[in-house]
Amino acid sequence: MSDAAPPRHEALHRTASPGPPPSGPSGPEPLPSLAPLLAQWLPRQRWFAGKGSPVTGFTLVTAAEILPPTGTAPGLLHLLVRAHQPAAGTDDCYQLLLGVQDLLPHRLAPALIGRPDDGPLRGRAVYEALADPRLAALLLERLRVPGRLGPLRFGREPDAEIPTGLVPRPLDAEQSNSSVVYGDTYILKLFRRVGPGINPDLELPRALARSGCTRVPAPAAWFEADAPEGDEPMTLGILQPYLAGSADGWQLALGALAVRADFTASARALGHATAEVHHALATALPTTVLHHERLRRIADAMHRRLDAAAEVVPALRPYRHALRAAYDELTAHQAAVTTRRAQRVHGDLHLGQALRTAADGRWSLIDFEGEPARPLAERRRPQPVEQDVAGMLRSFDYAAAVGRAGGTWAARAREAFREGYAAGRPGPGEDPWLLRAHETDKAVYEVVYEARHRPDWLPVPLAAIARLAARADGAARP
Ligand SMILES: Nc1ncnc2c1ncn2[C@@H]1O[C@H](COP(=O)(O)OP(=O)(O)O)[C@@H](O)[C@H]1O
Ligand SMILES: O=P(O)(O)O[C@H]1O[C@H](CO)[C@@H](O[C@H]2O[C@H](CO)[C@@H](O)[C@H](O)[C@H]2O)[C@H](O)[C@H]1O
Repeated sequence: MSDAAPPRHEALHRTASPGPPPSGPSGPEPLPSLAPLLAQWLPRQRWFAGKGSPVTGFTLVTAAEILPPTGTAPGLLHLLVRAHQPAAGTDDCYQLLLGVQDLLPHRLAPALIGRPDDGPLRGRAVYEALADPRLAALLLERLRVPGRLGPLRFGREPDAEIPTGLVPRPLDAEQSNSSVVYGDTYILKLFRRVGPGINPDLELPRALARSGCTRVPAPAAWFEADAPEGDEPMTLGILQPYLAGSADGWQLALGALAVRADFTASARALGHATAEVHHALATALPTTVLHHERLRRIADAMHRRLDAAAEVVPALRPYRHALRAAYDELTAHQAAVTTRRAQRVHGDLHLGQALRTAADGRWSLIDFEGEPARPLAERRRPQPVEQDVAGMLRSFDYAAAVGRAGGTWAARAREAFREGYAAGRPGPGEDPWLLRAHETDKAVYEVVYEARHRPDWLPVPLAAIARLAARADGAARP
């Protein structure tokens, strides 16, 4: 496969470089024949971040075609498109991988996006390429070869062994992105909403792997796109070893709850693994002093997130005043807190982000993207480690609530996790003020997350909010 191969599909010829400025439905439209189909299809995708406001138009950002080596079959169309949602004030950029065929085999029918009414693809079936094993295999083949393809750049670790012929299988999971498993050997994660700057899900695992930390699957290959207007490249996909036979911490905790089995040993081991990852991150990447000004900014941001959340979920409003105390305590106790350092953290740590392999019972952490709703610059900033510890502690509370276990189970699991963490990273231990502020901040985030995605689950974080607020009312101690 040659580098910088020109796209073959006529639909792409005009628009292979950064597109024109955003346009509405009546403005210039680089993919006129596809746009109406995409406007219907995109909002139905689990990974589409702009649900609730209509897509009025698209601008093509980049286009490329990954061709088969023989050139006899159609290639995989790779598009980055900006979806205009004026009602939401957003123009987010999405990664699309499309196949085009005249006659779509029956097994690919669920992947159909539609058949354009006009234009160069008129009457042809346009479909989600990841569902087509031939096209998914083409993507893996392309990842094996470092180099350029138009606006795309492919990179790989020189020592990584990526065999040919691995059979692809799209992952059938509720995901913020899309993943394909290749022969139970590798998993390729394709980011859907993308922007300029390296994604921490590539940056951190790569730094960890290079520092010798084995708690995180090491990226073997990746690809990115040039961003328009001199911005940093956009990370598009990461290939990493697939931990076959593993189960995530959420499944394991609920499984243990269902049969009333002990989970403290697992929670302790998970705490230890988290501490190891934190230690490796602090060694591999820069840390900063958690000085007074930084602490004030952290507290201010928490106040702002609380205000924004209370706008979205009115049930939060009665607790707002009491919750603020947790954030104010941070600055009130700054003399103690500012002896700490901030470092790179996972950023969205919960039980679902921890995988335990059946063979050796070892925990690994995955998905270092951080909370996708936060701006990339913020996700890449050093933070107190208490952010991650708080995330996992909240997760034990969730598991207890969903598994109908009551507070004692959660308290024991939380305690065990903290013991394991302390054993894995000897030192001053977690700061109680930071921990409480971060736990409150996380519960506020979860209230909004559940209100938007799983309203039936809203009582879970709301119960935590009520408890955290009562603690703040009752005493100034965390
Ligand atoms: N290295 C891996 N080995 C095995 N399974 C994995 C691996 N990475 C991810 N998974 C599975 O894929 C799911 C989605 O991965 P994740 O990185 O969390 O994607 P997203 O950010 O889209 O939610 C995980 O919940 C896990 O079940
Ligand atoms: O999809 P992501 O892994 O990026 O995370 C989002 O979805 C999570 C739910 O899948 C959500 O986590 C919340 O629910 C979990 C149980 O399903 C629980 O273990 C977590 O503690 C709780 O925060 C996460 O917040 C959200 O960012």
